[in-house]
Amino acid sequence: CAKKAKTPKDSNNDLAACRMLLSELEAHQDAWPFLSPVRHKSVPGYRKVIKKPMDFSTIKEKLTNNLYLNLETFIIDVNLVFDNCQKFNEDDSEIGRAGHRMRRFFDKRWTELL
Ligand SMILES: Cn1cc(C(=O)NCCN2CCCC2)ccc1=O
Repeated sequence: CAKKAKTPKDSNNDLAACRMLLSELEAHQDAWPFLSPVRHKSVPGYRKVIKKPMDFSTIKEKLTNNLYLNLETFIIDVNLVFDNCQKFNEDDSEIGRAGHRMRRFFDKRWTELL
């Protein structure tokens, strides 16, 4: 089908949707490992293994500084948080399980937006 033209209004709606989604992620009980950047000084190996660190506070900063063009670029960064988590943590670990639960929650919420 023909692509719907993106109007400035659409991108404003995208921005509001990103802010809504992010605040829901931050409020989730399993968000605690992802709220701020991983302190690589206290997490051995993190800086070597994870090439592109990302966390919810960094995403919030980028949102505030208008660095997300649209919902898609925002979703890419959110998925980076969860992909990093899966790469560094065992599935059967506190943080690993929190990551899977948060990803499931996020996937459900943004698809409800479509
Ligand atoms: C996403 N992720 C997070 C950590 C971590 O240790 N986060 C700090 C958690 N603390 C709990 C109370 C204050 C902060 C380690 C590896 C990892 O992949």
